[in-house]
Amino acid sequence: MKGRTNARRGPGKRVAVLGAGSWGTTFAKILADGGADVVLWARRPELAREIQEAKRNSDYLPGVNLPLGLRSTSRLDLALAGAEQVFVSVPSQSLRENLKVIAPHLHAEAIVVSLMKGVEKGTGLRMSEVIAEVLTIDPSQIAVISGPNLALEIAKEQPTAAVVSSTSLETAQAVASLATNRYFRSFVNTDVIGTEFGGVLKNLIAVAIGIVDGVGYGENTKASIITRGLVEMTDFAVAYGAHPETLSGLAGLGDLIATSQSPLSRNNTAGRLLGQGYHLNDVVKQMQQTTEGLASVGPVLELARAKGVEMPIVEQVRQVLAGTLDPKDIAPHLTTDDEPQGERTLDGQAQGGSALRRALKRTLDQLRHGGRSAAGDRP
Ligand SMILES: NC(=O)C1=CN([C@@H]2O[C@H](COP(=O)(O)OP(=O)(O)OC[C@H]3O[C@@H](n4cnc5c(N)ncnc54)[C@H](O)[C@@H]3O)[C@@H](O)[C@H]2O)C=CC1
Ligand SMILES: O=C(CO)COP(=O)(O)O
Repeated sequence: MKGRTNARRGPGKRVAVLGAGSWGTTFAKILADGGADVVLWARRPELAREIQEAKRNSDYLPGVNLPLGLRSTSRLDLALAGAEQVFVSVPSQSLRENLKVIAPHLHAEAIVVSLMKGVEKGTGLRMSEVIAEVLTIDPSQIAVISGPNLALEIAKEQPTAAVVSSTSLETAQAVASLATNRYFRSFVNTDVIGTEFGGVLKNLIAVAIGIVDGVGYGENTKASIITRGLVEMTDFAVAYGAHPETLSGLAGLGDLIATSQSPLSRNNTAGRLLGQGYHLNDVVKQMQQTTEGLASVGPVLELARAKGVEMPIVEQVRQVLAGTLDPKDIAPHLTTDDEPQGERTLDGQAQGGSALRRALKRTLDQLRHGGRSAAGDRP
């Protein structure tokens, strides 16, 4: 299904959003409020009917009025007919099976955009990689969107930014121009690896923050875990080819702050319940919505091991989930470490040793690029 990207811009462009959970529905609203002609696919016919007729999704977005022009259907073929951009927002572990059903209805030149923040269990693939593998489309037809994007806040039209990433800047810009309105601003970059991994990894740190919150620890513990967590995120993503700047942008630090602070975050909430002593099985039962971090811990640690990246916080999250670590013992470092460690990332992997040296290099790069980082979030 190879084809050129369609970079035509402007209002009225026909797009589809697949998955009518909290993020899919919110994103459909973002696009419709930006002027696109949006059809939202819901698995359940009764949900599609509620969105189509009452302009409400009361299960996922209580109290939110959806745009009058937003249409919804439970028929994939109708949702995809004529769609030039297709935004996918289903649980990461269900993406592959969903794509197989989507494929026959997809326009050959359609741009496919992942809104998801997980990696596939078993393969360790990022969502854009699963899309490329199953749909066999050109990477220039694939984009991902990430950032500090708690759905309910955006559905209430609170001003927010995100980053659209594609190996093709033209594609990223075409998507960003549709995913922009008075309360939502999309920036662009071409660092798909960093943008996607930022979204995956911050979920794991948000679970850790939730755990210490549930235990009753205060701001020092949380700030230490956020800061050291960002080092783990950066080391990991850079080892897989990401630009470090991306991890200090919206898709990294930005999303980490939002998700770690907010009770709206499902990852943070799941962590808090674990910290309060609930068993993982009960937490999973209680979470009505997708909690990607719980499924990503295993594959992320496998990927980290493959590159020799140390992730002490993520490792401790795994142990708490497995019931082998008491939540009150979780810390911004492995408590089994005897020797004092330097506050630095892995030499060579994070392009240049210490955190200070990287910060200096970043500042110099920004000066060289006229105040803007080459790989950072661009409007
Ligand atoms: N909710 C949020 O604030 C944000 C979520 N995301 C990401 O968006 C993705 C989707 O998350 P949400 O919309 O929040 O989840 P959700 O749990 O609210 O909704 C998931 C939707 O996918 C549908 N679905 C389709 N196939 C499915 C299957 N085989 N199994 C289960 N559900 C299936 C469900 O019916 C449901 O409508 C996740 O990767 C999440 O990390 C990203 C940014 C913000
Ligand atoms: O990705 C998100 C905010 O950017 C949503 O986080 P949760 O999946 O933890 O709710």
